[in-house]
Amino acid sequence: MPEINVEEALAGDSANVKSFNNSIIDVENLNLWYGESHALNEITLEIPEKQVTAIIGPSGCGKSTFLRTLNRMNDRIPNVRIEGSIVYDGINIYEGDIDVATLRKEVGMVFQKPNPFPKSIYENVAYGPRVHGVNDKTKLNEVVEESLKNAALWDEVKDRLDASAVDLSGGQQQRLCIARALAVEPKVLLMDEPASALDPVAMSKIEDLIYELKKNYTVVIVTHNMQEAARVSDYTAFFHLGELIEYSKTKKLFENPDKRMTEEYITGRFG
Ligand SMILES: Nc1ncnc2c1ncn2[C@@H]1O[C@H](COP(=O)(O)OP(=O)(O)OP(=O)(O)O)[C@@H](O)[C@H]1O
Repeated sequence: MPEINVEEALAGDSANVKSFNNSIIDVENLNLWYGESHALNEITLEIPEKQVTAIIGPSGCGKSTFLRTLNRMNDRIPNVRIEGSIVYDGINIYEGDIDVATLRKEVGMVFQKPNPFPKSIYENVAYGPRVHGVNDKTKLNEVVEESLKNAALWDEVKDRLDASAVDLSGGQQQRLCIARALAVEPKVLLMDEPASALDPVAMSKIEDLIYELKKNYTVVIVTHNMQEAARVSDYTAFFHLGELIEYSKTKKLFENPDKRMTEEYITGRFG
């Protein structure tokens, strides 16, 4: 296995990413341990605003762990220790008194398996705004309609908003979960393999949707599927064994990677 040198991986080519004028999240020297196990090692990268950034890498390399650090979802896991900084909107989210509920409102998350509440379609989307104090019925109706439209689901459900969310197809449930995340007006959407549990048609709808979402939102997506990363993302970060090996424009990373390890991974020689 070639030796990993992150400095080298990120140096030397203009298509490699060092910093953005428009970064919305700046991660610096991030380390994460589960007990004694060092799962993320000195990760430094910037996430550009209103772009899609894909995180790829073999199973267990830390993709989901990294994604969860961006809105402090790892807080819920016992024995996690984090060092380094993640600056969102000018504030280090690991320092001082951060209101985690507000952070997660702005940096929302969509999981691999659609997880709608066992409630109506309407209630699923209205839930978040209600929690954040929106009670006016007209306003809630507007938010529900707008969010379902933005998640490309409105036309399929507008005549049955009172129907149970769990009776929707898997792909519709996932778009409902995206609508639910959008309803609280996030700036960033974290997506952990959002299409991997879906059939190819539903997957393609989610991919089209991600492309639309970046007009208004920043998207960070974890995926096992390299074709998907190549189709939907502007930038791609390749992780291996908890290290960031290469971070570039997606086209560059897939067509002309700097690191041999990246090339071996994207050509299917390991992983
Ligand atoms: N809650 C946890 N407690 C202890 N170790 C964990 C926990 N979650 C993940 N790990 C370990 O951290 C490492 C990174 O896991 P993570 O799930 O982030 O990888 P991944 O790249 O997302 O993997 P996959 O593609 O299989 O989902 C792995 O070694 C994993 O076993």
